[in-house]
Amino acid sequence: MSDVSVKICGLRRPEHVAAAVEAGAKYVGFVFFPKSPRNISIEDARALALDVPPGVAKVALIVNADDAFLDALTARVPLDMLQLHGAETPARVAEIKARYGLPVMKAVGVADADDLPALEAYVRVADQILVDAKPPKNADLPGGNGLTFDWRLVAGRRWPVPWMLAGGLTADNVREAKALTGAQQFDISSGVETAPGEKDTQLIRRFMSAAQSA
Ligand SMILES: O=C(O)c1ccccc1NCC(=O)[C@H](O)[C@H](O)COP(=O)(O)O
Repeated sequence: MSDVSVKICGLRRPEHVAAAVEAGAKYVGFVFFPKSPRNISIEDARALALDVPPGVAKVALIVNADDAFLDALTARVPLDMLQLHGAETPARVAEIKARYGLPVMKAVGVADADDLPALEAYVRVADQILVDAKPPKNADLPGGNGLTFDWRLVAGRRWPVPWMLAGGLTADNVREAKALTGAQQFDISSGVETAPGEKDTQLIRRFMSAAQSA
């Protein structure tokens, strides 16, 4: 039995949710960001979420969302976690956690050592941290860019809350990522796609197998 947990993010079709669940993903992610090729409507996410079995966490990825959107989202989609992937402050993270009563995972972008202190404020308020590659300055998306960062920056790091490694992971590099960082949780989106927003069942299975044997 593997000690690794995987989140497959940016799912939009039932066959890809099923492939992720069948292959052993512990988290499935739905992206609510209109500019993203992975964007999904609240009603489509509801339909997918209703078919996810217990034991697999349904995660909504949101970017600087306001309460009106979050009220609508949480009223319709049965969620297990909110992933905050924008410029939410620690105070906003705490506010969202209190208002919706759901565990919150805060994504923090890392490009160099100067980005690491920001993590410390978030581990005090979030339930989990997603350590992701920082997007390039002119990127359209704050995440899901298929870019890695220098994993040595977080080698052997421990925080008081569980953390997930993200950014440019693939079936071919997850073993090295685990060996270098000691991460036990991995989040992937582009690496299981054939084109932006187009998930692929075989790539999902291949990544799950590589992560579980890493
Ligand atoms: O995936 C998106 O389109 C997206 C849009 C807005 C904010 C975040 C987004 N994605 C984040 C992720 O899917 C992952 O958590 C992470 O960034 C890793 O993505 P990838 O490098 O593509 O594996």
